[in-house]
Amino acid sequence: MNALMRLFDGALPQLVMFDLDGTLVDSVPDLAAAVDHMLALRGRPPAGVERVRDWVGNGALVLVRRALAGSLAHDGVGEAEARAALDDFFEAYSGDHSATAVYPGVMPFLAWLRERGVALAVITNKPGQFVAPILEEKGLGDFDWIIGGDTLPVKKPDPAGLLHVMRAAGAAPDRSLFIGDSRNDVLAARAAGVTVVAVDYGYNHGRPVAAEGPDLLVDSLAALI
Ligand SMILES: O=C(O)COP(=O)(O)O
Ligand SMILES: [Mg+2]
Repeated sequence: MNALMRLFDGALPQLVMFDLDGTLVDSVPDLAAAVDHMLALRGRPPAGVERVRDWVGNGALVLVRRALAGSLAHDGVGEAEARAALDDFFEAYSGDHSATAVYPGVMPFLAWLRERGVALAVITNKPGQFVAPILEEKGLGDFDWIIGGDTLPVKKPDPAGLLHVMRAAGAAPDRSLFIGDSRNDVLAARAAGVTVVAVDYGYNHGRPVAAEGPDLLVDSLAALI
């Protein structure tokens, strides 16, 4: 029996829901390029990949606010300034996802689940307009549900996206799995009452995701099968 089925008493889950950034794809190089473009338009120095990595995970507006503040804390950034910066960020980010890479282990894991008829969803805080194009460009295949950061009125750590998909799939919490890379993913899964696996290679604001208490931590999705 593999690690995935061990989480479900030897059975297959009915529904597997995935985070996107830091879990399925390493998107930070393109996100950082768009952030740095937005900063350059304001005569500001680049933030760079390492800092942007720690700022991803709460959606694009918070990412841009953190970049303007130069820190995780962004209370001092004004609303109008942030909205204008978000427009510039969106324009830069829409054009190019060429540096975004699928993590090793993702393709075989998705293929394995699809062969067995497991329902699949992506639930990300990334704005919805970018999600389907990136899934398609990177050859990640069809997902039964895609929830972006602006699809519903709330985003992760709120469990609404997970609950919405579970209802649509007719999947009970004890037959559903969420896989993510950050605190928001673990919190959303816990609030939805579903098992949560964390990947240790993603983004968690500079902290090890193991500290967030997932049910299982893996270094590749291939380790689950
Ligand atoms: O855009 C973000 O904040 C990242 O989103 P995700 O990790 O929920 O995919
Ligand atoms: Mg993530």
